[in-house]
Amino acid sequence: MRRSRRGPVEREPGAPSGGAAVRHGGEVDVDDLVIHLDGVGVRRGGTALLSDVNWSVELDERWVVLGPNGAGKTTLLKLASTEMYPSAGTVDVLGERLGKTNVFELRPRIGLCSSALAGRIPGEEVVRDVVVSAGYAVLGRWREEYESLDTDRAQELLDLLGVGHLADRAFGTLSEGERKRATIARALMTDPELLLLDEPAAGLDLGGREDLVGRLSGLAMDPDAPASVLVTHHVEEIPPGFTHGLLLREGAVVAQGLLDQVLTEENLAKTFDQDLELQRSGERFFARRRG
Ligand SMILES: Nc1ncnc2c1ncn2[C@@H]1O[C@H](COP(=O)(O)OP(=O)(O)OP(=O)(O)O)[C@@H](O)[C@H]1O
Repeated sequence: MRRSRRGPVEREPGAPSGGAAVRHGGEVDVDDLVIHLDGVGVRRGGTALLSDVNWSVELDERWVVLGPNGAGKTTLLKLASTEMYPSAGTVDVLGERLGKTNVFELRPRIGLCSSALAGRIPGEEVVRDVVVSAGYAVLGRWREEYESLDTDRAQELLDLLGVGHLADRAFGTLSEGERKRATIARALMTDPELLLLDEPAAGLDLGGREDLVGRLSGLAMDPDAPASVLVTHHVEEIPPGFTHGLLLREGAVVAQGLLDQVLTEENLAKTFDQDLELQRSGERFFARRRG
């Protein structure tokens, strides 16, 4: 995988990668952040979907966004993928401010994998074309011939996700898990600087989930992989190698920062409104209701 287009950011000496300040001569440089939300609120019809969210993602970070149904996770991803504008505050993505930039130029730099996007892919579309067409910012095949460089790259990504043998199949004939992996390959096709994964393991059986978690872990540990944000309801779905966590509840941030510090029983209880027991085995997390 190619290295991100931007170089490494400079941290203050000794400072952990906490998702907060990137400093150049003492100043926070928003341009060096992959995502930067400042005082962000989103309102729809009198309802607050997000309230006063402050959040920064740096180049080398892999974030998990965790929260119950309706917490605002997808809304957060819609801001990061430039599909939605904030009602309050500012959103900067890849150094560009939403509302002041051409999002159509920004979107090819962002890889998005979501069930909403997968649902728009025509069932008859050949899997390899589903992936390769991302390079042309279209969902279906629109040219008779793609460049062999592009089809080779698409095959390479399908292989990476373990579905290379399905490249010639129609997308509609794939299982849920196979579709997930093919759409992640599509999200990576443009060599994005930011990868957004909305519930990639939802609907997968145990084996499919474990396989996907392993592949996402490989991606997370690849220093050349893009900054990533993965949305999930389940701590079991956090791939090893993810570095940071943002816990959301009712549109507000419960906690955020380094995963090891954020993922605590106390924070999970606040997030899910349950008395939860959290266990860790190696780099994997498991949670269940206490008692
Ligand atoms: N256009 C809208 N008008 C009013 N409410 C909305 C609108 N869009 C979303 N909501 C509400 O905002 C809240 C947050 O939605 P969002 O999809 O971001 O949550 P989520 O954390 O992704 O949930 P889930 O885990 O169930 O996918 C939900 O309660 C949802 O019903």
